[in-house]
Amino acid sequence: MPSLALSDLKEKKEEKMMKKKIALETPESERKTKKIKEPKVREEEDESAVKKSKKKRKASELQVEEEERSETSSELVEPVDPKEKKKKKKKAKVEEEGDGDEDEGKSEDPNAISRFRISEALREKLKSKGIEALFPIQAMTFDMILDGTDLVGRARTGQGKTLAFVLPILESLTNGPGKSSRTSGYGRAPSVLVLLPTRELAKQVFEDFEVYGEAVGLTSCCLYGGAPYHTQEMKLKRGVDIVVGTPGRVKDHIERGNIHLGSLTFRVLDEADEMLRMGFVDDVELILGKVADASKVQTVLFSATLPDWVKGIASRFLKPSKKTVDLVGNEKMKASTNVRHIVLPCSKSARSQLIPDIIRCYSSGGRTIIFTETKDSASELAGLLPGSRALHGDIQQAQREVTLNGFRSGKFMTLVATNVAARGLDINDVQLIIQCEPPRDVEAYIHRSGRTGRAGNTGVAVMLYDPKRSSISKIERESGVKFEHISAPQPVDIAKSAGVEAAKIITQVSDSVIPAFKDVAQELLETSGLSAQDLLAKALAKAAGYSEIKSRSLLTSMENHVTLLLEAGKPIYTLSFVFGVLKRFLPEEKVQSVQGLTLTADGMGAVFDVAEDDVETFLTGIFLRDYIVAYFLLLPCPLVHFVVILCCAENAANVNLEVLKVALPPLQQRDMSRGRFGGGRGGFGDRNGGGSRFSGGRGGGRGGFSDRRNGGGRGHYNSKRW
Ligand SMILES: Nc1ncnc2c1ncn2[C@@H]1O[C@H](COP(=O)(O)OP(=O)(O)OP(=O)(O)O)[C@@H](O)[C@H]1O
Repeated sequence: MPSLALSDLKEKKEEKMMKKKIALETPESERKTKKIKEPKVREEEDESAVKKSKKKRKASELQVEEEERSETSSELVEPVDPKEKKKKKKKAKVEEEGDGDEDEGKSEDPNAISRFRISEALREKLKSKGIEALFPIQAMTFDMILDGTDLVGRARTGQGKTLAFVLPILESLTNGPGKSSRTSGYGRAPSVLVLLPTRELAKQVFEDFEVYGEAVGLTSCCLYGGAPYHTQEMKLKRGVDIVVGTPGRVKDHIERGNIHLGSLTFRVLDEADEMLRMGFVDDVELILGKVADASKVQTVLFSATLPDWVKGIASRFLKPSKKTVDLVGNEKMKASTNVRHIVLPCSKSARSQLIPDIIRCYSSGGRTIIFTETKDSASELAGLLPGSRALHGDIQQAQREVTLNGFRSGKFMTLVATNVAARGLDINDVQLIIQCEPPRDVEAYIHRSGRTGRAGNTGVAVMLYDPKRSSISKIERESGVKFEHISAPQPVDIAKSAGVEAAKIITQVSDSVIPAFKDVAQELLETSGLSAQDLLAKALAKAAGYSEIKSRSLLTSMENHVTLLLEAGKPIYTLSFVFGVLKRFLPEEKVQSVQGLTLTADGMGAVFDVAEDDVETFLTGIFLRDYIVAYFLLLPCPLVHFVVILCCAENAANVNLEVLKVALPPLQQRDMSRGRFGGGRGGFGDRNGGGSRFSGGRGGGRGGFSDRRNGGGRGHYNSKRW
């Protein structure tokens, strides 16, 4: 669990620069057999890459078949008919050869855009955006959607689900089955309705429809709350082909009579689970129910997470003949496989000091999104982190847009957001995600961490947790992520790297400054009592912005705190036992001051933080207190005195206290769902009942650690939170 050395970070950064987008998602099962550790470099379109690509597609098809087997309802999934596919490929190849503008390597890519029924205009647009081949979810669903099938699509975050519906819908309306039912002319009613859970996401998807729709002569508009009605009304009045929006505002326009959905050809529910979780189910049902004849409308639903309850609801909106393409399926790992998933212990009070160092170590100079649980904490944290801005539901829509545009364009590099930014947002060069505490459901973890590592790029997701209060085991279990445990980056390591940078800067300073500073330098050397090297070190520190270096504990990441490990020479079952031991040796106020007391996973010890100034008191107290008490009380009786010394020595021998400097041992996890510690040995009950710190709170059962926020099943949109 080491904190990352900064030289490693540099190498990693350079390595990262070398990596390009991979063309295809690699299913976990395949990676295991092929031992592919790094994402594939896209340019590598040599023969072996083509073979890999074919294999990948096959693996994806297999997953669809697997899904089919596991379905019990009519929600059947049909694998792509290989013969049919071959025919189409052949046809595409002929067309492509006719074009003569493809090089040989690209023409062999089974997912090359030329192999799909994508019109020239769209192809050109895709190429201008650097898209030469479809991603697996796009390749697997393209024909189904174009040919009129209702579809549920699922792929991990950042795998291109948006274009998976944008492209076939545009093709259908211009060259496919949707063309005949499309209305035209001034004031035409929309043919496509796309619903999304958040305003920012609606705008983003709208922009894709606008860019690609323009290439084939289709117009779009975006309906979302917080923006003036008038502009949206004008657009609807003129007539549009595609409407993208959030359920609330779309419903408002329906009620105002601005929009008629009777002649829809397509309905899309993007991030469907979130929309329904947010409590929009009635609005969604009302909106979807506005079509004149549901049997003539094609409905598609996409998300990276599809909890079972969503699948149930989906069958109300989609035809019984619908198909499901699930590229996650039964795979254990549900979150992005391009992301390094890290957890780091940190108390709430240490967050704002720790986060800048995490950014320095893990952002590779790119953008960072920090997620908080509430709007207040997003604003508060943004206020504490220089160069960051907040984004949440209490901020005026116009300001939300300014903030997001500023972040996208690189005006500032750190965004502190609530879950409004968790879903779907696709922002270039987001290298790092920091979650200030474990989110309340696994879906939130998957989507938040998925804001990085998109389209084949890699990224890092760091989740902070307070070992005393929060649990990561539920998220680990449900997401399939095997978290990498690290300790907080140590200020001294960060200072060393800053020193290297400062040294570089100093060597670049012109020699012309030397005469002006030489005399003072000489005087300093003679009077300071320090060597030239030490003096220069101080000067470098100052140049790097340091006047002191604080220590940081491994357990709670608090500055000027140190982590201690206590072992009693026998298994420790409860925190109260540890407090009991400490109370025997130390004054009450010192015992009260310990932070983050947590048992180790092997059950043989406990770790806790104490103020740096108290370390000596703790280390010596273990032996001295009993001895001193005995000395004064029992002075008149030398024999008893001798026996007590022996006892003290025995205590000191059994209770061992040591300072942890490098790494934490594995710790027992608080399992919120079970209301107790769990861990290496199957979990030990904690009789302290969840009091925030030891304060005589023994005696069990003060509600344990059950997570009240999780208590309400699925939960609903809570405007107070984000
Ligand atoms: N075929 C492709 N080739 C290269 N890049 C692509 C391709 N398809 C999509 N992309 C890019 O991949 C990125 C992620 O796409 P998108 O936002 O649709 O992902 P997603 O699967 O919807 O993710 P999320 O689940 O987080 O919403 C976008 O920047 C998009 O432009």
